[in-house]
Amino acid sequence: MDMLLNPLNRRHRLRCDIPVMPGAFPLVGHLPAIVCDLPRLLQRAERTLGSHFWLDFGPAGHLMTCVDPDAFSLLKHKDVSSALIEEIAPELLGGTLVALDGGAHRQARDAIKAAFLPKGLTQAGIGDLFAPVIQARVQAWRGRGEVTILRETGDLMLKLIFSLMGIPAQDLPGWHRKYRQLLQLIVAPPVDLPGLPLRRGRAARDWIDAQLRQFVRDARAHAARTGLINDMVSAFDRSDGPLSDDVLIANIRLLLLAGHDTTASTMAWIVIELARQPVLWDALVEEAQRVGAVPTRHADLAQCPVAEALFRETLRLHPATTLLPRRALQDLQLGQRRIPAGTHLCIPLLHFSTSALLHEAPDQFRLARWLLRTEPIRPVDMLQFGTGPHVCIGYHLVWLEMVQFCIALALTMHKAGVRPQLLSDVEKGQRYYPTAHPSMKIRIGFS
Ligand code: HEM
Repeated sequence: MDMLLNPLNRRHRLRCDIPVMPGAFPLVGHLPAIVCDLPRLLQRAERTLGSHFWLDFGPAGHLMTCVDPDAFSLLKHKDVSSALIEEIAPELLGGTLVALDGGAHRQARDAIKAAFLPKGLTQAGIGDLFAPVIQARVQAWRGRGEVTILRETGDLMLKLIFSLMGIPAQDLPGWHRKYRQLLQLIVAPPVDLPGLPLRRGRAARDWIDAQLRQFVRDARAHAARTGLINDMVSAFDRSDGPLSDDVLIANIRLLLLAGHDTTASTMAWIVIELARQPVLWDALVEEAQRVGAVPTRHADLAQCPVAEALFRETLRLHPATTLLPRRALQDLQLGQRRIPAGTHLCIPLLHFSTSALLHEAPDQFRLARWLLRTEPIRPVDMLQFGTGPHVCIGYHLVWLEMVQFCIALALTMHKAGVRPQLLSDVEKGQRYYPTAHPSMKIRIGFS
């Protein structure tokens, strides 16, 4: 099937001397191809237009996209702003640190980040909290013999992120419902009428914020709530200068959002890769048997190099965050081009993650890339988490939960004498934006 581009839009145009990719539709621009076929769209644009081109993101307007690896370092550039993210998704991301710059960003981030570093995660006992939840879920998969994988990993990740927040188990169904309604804000048309996604999404956001506000009050009153919220509240309260509770609430909500779809997608891809490459499964089972139990502390992760390599290589080939929007605050030099101040930029992480300029045999799944390396992980090796001031806060948490998951899966299934089997066509139904994920329909058997 050819790409979802508008055959009536073939004219080659320039904006600020940079070519515009043909094929945009009215209102939605290139979004259909960005959502369904981003790798091919980027390749075609590079082949036909060169390293710099405009893509049309429909309601979010045109973003100048650069596939030259130099564009990655824009994420560290002092004259590049993240405020565009708030303009693209005001209802969901307004006031959160992902959309802040400079001092305001640093202050909000400093108040959160310690809880997500290995020490903070270990002190809060996050590994011990997660291990039984993950084990119970893979045990249930074993019992059922067959699962729709993305639905399952989505559910599991929601449970983990809620337990991280200290949300009591009996409240989970209500949260689940509100969270799904909140997600409608990502695609809601700007029409605020009863029953429509925007009205429902806003109501869900207000409900979630009210609950989070209560958690914050409880934490301040030293109520016996576990989870990271206590640590975050006390770090916020200790921070220099005024940080309002609204900022705190918006950022706790951000954690719910940022830590869910991305990890669910990565976990689903790990299972798919294990199912379609028996040698990977064999290597993982061997490691799981050697370690014998699901690790719970960061210090233990070094015992699981195969699981770690599996997580890194899966994310390299299937990065969950594919594109990052930014705005140039000053004129910038990018490769051979001068980019005027005010330009909206798109940094295509997906392209770099699978670029031959950065990786040998980039399309091949190779655990050896990670197992045989002697040097430490560099920013470019974890570019799927961004870089610079906004680099993902959840990196160590993801690493921990993915390794825990791999080991739990291998131990449980091997004990039962079964292995994952792919029951669907992986190539169909993949999505690349706003978060990338495999098809919702992919089924995995355990036999
Ligand atoms: C595989 C899983 C994940 C991937 C691929 C991922 C990717 C990213 C990327 C690319 C960014 C940079 C955004 C930018 O520069 O505009 C980011 C930021 C962020 N991530 Fe993650 N993420 C993942 C999981 C998580 C988890 C589990 C959490 C927390 C529970 C989390 C929390 C955040 C936060 C709070 C930010 C904003 C940081 C800031 O703006 O300073 N992420 N993530």
